[in-house]
Amino acid sequence: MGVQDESSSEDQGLGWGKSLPVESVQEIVRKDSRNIPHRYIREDADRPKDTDLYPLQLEIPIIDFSLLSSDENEREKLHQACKEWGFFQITNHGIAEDVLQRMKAAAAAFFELPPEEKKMYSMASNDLQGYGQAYVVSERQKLDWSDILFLMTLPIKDRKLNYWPTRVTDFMEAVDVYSTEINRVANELFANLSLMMSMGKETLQRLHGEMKQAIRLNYYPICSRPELVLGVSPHSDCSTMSLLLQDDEVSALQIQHEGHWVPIEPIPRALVVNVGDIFEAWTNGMYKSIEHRAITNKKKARMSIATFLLPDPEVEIGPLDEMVGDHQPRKYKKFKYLDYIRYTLDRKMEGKSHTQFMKLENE
Ligand SMILES: O=C(O)CCC(=O)C(=O)O
Ligand SMILES: [Fe+2]
Repeated sequence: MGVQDESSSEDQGLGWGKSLPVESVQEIVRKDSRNIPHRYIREDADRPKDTDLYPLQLEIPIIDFSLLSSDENEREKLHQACKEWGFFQITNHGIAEDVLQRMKAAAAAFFELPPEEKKMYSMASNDLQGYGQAYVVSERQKLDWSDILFLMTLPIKDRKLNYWPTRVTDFMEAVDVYSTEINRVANELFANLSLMMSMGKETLQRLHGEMKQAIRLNYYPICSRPELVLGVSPHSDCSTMSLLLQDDEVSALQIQHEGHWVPIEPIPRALVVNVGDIFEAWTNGMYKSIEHRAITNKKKARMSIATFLLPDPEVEIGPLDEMVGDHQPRKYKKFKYLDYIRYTLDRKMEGKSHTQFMKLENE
């Protein structure tokens, strides 16, 4: 681990955005498990309702990662999953069970720390990394029923170690090994998708410039009235691609599909992968980032671990030449990733409304 230069680590992330401080939901529940402050109670239309679920039981595609390098059909399935769903699960990704368990244990150990210790890692008023909440921009907006720890993990020079919980033995090693493995899996997915888009294997990876990786540990406490709140508001990810390690037992993640919410049932050890906004822009909308949300429940707290693959902030994003033609008019602008991330982080999450930034005026 390189010693960080204080001044440059101060600058990293500064200027990306910030979020207003809010009370920890875990603490609210610990003090009084029946208390649901007004700021968490959604307007009626936004509450999670069974009637908004897809009328049939649907399952997002499941990709056998181990077949991708040898099986054209599996690659085609991956391509179709990105086109039709924007979400899929991968099995046989080769990340050892021990690596997944270690990562989950490190996340759990962090949220189990006493409140005053967790507060040592609180987001600063001008930063996004650390313990707190994201996308809180006004005192009036509704809040998510969750606490998060957000950290830049790769490249190593982007880490702000003051937010890394040294109180949790093994935290850094667990995140290190897990992040390296996720990076391998993500690059393999990018390589296969590059091939499916008739481009050189390295193309999608190269388009990131110096690829960045961030991790978001989400902790959703139990809620005495889950029908009134949301664990995480509907949003799409402003990444190129995201990989999520979910709880093996608690079902909570839901995605938009054909105007309805489809629950994603956990498959033990599988990763849930989704297309991010930037991938949508690169492909001129052939792949779409999909709105998703998480609900809560009365019985069991849930954790999830999201990894975001991000381009270098200075990289220019826009539809790839291969994706634009006489029959495929350009739908997205050219923009600098930094401008997009700033725009996104300056507003509350509201479905895909922030993606308007990427679109050409007439779209
Ligand atoms: O907890 C989940 O299932 C979803 C988390 C998520 O969407 C995110 O962290 O961006
Ligand atoms: Fe997300």
